[in-house]
Amino acid sequence: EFLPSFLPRNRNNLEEIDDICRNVISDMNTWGVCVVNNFLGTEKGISVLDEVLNMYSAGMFRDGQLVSNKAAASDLKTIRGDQIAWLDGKEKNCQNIGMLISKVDAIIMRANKMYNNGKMGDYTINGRTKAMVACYPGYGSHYVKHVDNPNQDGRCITAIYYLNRDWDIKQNGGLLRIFPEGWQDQVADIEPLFDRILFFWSDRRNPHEVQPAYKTRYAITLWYFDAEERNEACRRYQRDREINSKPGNP
Ligand SMILES: Cn1c(O)c(C(=O)NCC(=O)O)c(=O)c2ccccc21
Ligand SMILES: [Mn+2]
Repeated sequence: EFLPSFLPRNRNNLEEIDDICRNVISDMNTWGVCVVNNFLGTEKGISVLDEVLNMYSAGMFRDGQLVSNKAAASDLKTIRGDQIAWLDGKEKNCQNIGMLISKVDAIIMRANKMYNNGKMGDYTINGRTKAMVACYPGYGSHYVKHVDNPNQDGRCITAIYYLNRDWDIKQNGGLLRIFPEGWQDQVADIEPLFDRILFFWSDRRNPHEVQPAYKTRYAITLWYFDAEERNEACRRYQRDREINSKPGNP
């Protein structure tokens, strides 16, 4: 069973970043999953949460993309229920979210350098998506078991920062259950606790689900790109567009 790594707080920034990097590298290479608690510290964590709550009350969240559009619209509402907003972190009233993003970037880019001269796992990370701020409104909203990147779209690492204070998993649900490939029937159960950050490989190695949440559940997700896989995905996408736009193709 991998243990959430706890880090003493009294370090200067760079030392702290290095410590977290060593944790991330060793856990990602051993388990493919890494949990770091007390990532920002309570005060900074609360400043990020406050910005997310302000965004929410400003109505900036949209219903999450639908996983499958086969079922009738009404059913889908029950399947997902998550609401999302995309941020680059430079928006006004989001400077603390921006600070969080910069710290995660610093760790990923430093881990990239520290490990095997510029390769994290077998990846060379050269970019990321915007930040996806997600809210599960409670009432049993959940996310069906899925793989973030099943078909080489370029995303190699998923980073999720949780914002839920006083979260009681028994009462509130919302557990993230990962079914890591090769762990036999073992699972990784991650509680979405305040100021906790989670990293895991985004591909088929880590199918995961969000179990029904019965209290509002917030998280901020970043996906990091592997340069090669991303470039190939963009080429493939461009090729498909050209093929599909040729005359004779509907
Ligand atoms: C809202 N939400 C998600 O919560 C997760 C996800 O895996 N979350 C894990 C978690 O919150 O612990 C997703 O992977 C996801 C992907 C596309 C759109 C929305 C999405
Ligand atoms: Mn996911």
